[in-house]
Amino acid sequence: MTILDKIIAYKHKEVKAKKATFPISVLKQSALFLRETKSLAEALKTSSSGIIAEHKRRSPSKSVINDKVLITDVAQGYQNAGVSGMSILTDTNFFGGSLDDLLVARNVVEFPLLRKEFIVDAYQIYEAKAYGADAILLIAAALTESQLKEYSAIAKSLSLDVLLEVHNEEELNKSIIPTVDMLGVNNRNLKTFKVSIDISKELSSKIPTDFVKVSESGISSVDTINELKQYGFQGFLIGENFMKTENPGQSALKFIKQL
Ligand SMILES: O=P(O)(O)OC[C@@H](O)[C@@H](O)c1c[nH]c2ccccc12
Repeated sequence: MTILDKIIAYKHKEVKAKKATFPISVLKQSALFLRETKSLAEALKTSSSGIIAEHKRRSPSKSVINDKVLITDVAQGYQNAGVSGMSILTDTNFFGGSLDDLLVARNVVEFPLLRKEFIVDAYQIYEAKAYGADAILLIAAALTESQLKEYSAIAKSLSLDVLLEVHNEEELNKSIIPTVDMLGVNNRNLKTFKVSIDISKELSSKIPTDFVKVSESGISSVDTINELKQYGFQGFLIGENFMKTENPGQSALKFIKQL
């Protein structure tokens, strides 16, 4: 069993329990459910930095990254740094995050927030909206083509943008879906944790131009970003490089100043 299989199996259980306590009808009563969202895809197309900075306390590949910083400080720091959007890990069991992190960040910043989660059920998309997200992540390795179509359509019906993550050509082929806004190439193999920016370069020419291209994971230098821009990437998802420092916002600011 790969770590991805383990996470997915756990998520099914988690969602089942949550559905019993907070059905979708309850989620829809959240004031945030009516909130007008901000498009992450538009922000990437128009803003200069293109950086989607992530809040990630720990991960299965690195264990603890940072368990000292406060989500409010990180979110405000990223805002001050001029990021285009922020990704917030809401998984607790494997990444040490929570939906509360999303909610708290929503209260302090205005820019687009991506709910970073292993979505295995439409329920989690309603949850994303109820907790203040502007965009959701779908992972091609974890879902069938029909699920990708169904979930991205639900997200669009709730005015949430969709970032669909792929890691190889086979996954990309089932991901060319009109209700998807951004195609993300994960440079990290979720099964082996191996990271290589070459995956982004290889897949870039195969991504149709109507999608915003995002390169995810393992990015730690401005040179890499400049290189990826030549391959048509407009979004760059960076977690660890900022989160492993004492002051992620300050680190993002320094980084973005060099772009
Ligand atoms: O910390 P990094 O190497 O900069 O990576 C950030 C982000 O891309 C990574 O956390 C990520 C990409 N896809 C995911 C799917 C689930 C959980 C996490 C991820």
